[in-house]
Amino acid sequence: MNRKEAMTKAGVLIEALPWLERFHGKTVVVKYGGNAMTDDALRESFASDIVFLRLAGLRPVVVHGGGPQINAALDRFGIASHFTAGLRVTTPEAMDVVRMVLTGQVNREVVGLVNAHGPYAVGMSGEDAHLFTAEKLHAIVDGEPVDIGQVGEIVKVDPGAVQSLLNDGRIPVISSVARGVDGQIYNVNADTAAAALAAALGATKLIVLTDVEGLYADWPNSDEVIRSLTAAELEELLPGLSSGMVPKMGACLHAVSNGVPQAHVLDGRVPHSLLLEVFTDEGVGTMVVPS
Ligand SMILES: Nc1ncnc2c1ncn2[C@@H]1O[C@H](COP(=O)(O)OP(=O)(O)O)[C@@H](O)[C@H]1O
Ligand SMILES: CC(=O)N[C@@H](CCC(=O)OP(=O)(O)O)C(=O)O
Repeated sequence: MNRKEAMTKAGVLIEALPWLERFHGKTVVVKYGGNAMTDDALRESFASDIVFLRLAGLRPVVVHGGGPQINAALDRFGIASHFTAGLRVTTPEAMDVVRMVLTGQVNREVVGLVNAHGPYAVGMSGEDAHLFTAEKLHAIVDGEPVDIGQVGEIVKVDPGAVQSLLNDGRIPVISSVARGVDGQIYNVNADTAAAALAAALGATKLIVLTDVEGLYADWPNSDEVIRSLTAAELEELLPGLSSGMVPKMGACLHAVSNGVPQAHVLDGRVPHSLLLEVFTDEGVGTMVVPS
């Protein structure tokens, strides 16, 4: 290595020191979106970033989605996919597929990728140990409630099992299926589930990985990304947002309004964006902070 290269590398390493100091022992909830997990190399770099966070002394928790994977499975069963206000219209037969894909397929894949590095990941469904308790949620369209089937709103989080795993040095990997008090199971948007868990755990950060650079100021007309905004500013923008950004930004708002100091939306298509966000001075993507 020549002197210039050495200085650059040393600069990167030492820039991480204040962030290592600040986040040591802190819990970070990472939402891994289905759209950010379609490429093999990216899936592996995501898993190594999560293990990096753990070995750097943080307590990462993964909540994963799997929307595109559910769409593909429904398609194979000849069931059409419909979304209302960014949420899947979930019939009882679609719910069986959602549970099978999220808990039986995607969860196992994420656990396997992390565990290629060592005995860290333990997979859970939100149904396990009363982690997520949900009630039926109606979507709101033009101010009116619309029935979207077995879609749930989390009304209670019991993070005990997740805390036990963290205290044991494990990396909990969680699917967003919830148990209802009425004996049903519910399909919960994974961004919403991650935010509820971040608040319940008293997490230091919620990080949402997706397939865009962050929140675009004027989507789809411009690719200018909003770097940082307060909860109050986000509350004003929320009614004008569309598709998947509705639950995503709603989740960030919920997190920062319930004790999480920072929520971030990052581009999961950029390798190691998670490390850049946590360990560099500039950060990346969109950051939401309390007002
Ligand atoms: N203002 C906006 N800024 C960025 N993306 C937006 C915006 N409004 C809508 N979108 C759409 O939301 C999508 C992200 O949501 P979603 O597909 O649910 O992602 P994920 O699977 O990662 O949860 C983007 O790919 C984009 O098409
Ligand atoms: C109610 C609802 O919409 N649930 C989502 C759960 C998965 C998810 O959120 O996946 P992404 O993060 O990949 O979008 C769904 O059925 O697609």
